[in-house]
Amino acid sequence: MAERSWSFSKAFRNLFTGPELITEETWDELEAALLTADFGPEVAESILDQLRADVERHRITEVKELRRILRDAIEERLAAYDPTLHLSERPAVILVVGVNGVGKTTTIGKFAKYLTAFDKKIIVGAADTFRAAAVEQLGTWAERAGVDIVKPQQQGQDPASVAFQTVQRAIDEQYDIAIIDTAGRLQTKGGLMDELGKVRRVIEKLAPVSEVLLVLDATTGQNGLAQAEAFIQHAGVTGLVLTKLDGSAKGGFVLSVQQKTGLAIKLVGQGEGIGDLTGFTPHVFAQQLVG
Ligand SMILES: Nc1nc2c(ncn2[C@@H]2O[C@H](COP(=O)(O)OP(=O)(O)OP(=O)(O)O)[C@@H](O)[C@H]2O)c(=O)[nH]1
Repeated sequence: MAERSWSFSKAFRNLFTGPELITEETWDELEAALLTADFGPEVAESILDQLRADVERHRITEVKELRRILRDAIEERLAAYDPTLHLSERPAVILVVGVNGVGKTTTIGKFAKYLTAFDKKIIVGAADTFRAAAVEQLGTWAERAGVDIVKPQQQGQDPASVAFQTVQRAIDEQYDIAIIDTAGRLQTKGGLMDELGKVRRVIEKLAPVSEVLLVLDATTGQNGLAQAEAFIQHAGVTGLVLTKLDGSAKGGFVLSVQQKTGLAIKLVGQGEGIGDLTGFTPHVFAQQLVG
């Protein structure tokens, strides 16, 4: 696989191409690199403590070995969260939430395409009804992915009614999965959370909600997480989607975001193309990260 811009091979180049034996300087460089990669101070410190103990216990002297145990330590931590998507209901209803511009609509397009490869019959619902452009954009993605869409009949239609119509049609026409796009911004946070609550209640008259996926932009790191706090507190989020990892040197955010929220990353976006979405596999990710 091509080297990613966030890979350790880049962020940690000095460390892994420097002297072969571990010195005090190695630890300083490792700490700086972990912080640069946005692991966050607590996670960075805890990884360093663990590695120092391992190095001592196993009498490790080579940087090469340190790299291996670093990779294992990161994989183990990433794997503490279950990335399985729960889509066994018929239809499985997925709500996609998050602030504007993080990549919600793009993610829905990619995700719909990804699911069609498993022979799933998919419908998407444009419940971000305040912006006509958002509805159009989802329409374009639905077309690209070759899936059906329910749009509002007029601009500003109640988002809950679009969500209801989407799920109703999914039931009537035996779709496997209904994915619903929601608004990222309203006048107030309270207003937005009330709206999401209503969308959810209305859907639940017809079918349970299988997943609420919160989309986060990896390039905004810890800052983006603060912006998404209200969703985590009030929207019943069941999993995270991290987008724009291709444009980010902050691969470490992946681990810190799981630890901070207690939520698993279930999907990862690594580009603007329709094929640039994958499930989250700790082993593969740790490998990409550390090299
Ligand atoms: N490089 C890169 N760009 C992405 C990725 N995902 C989304 N984008 C880009 O991010 C921008 C915003 O994406 P949208 O899908 O419109 O975001 P949104 O959250 O739906 O935004 P609103 O419709 O305004 O609520 C677009 O230019 C996308 O092409 C990704 O994984 N990598």
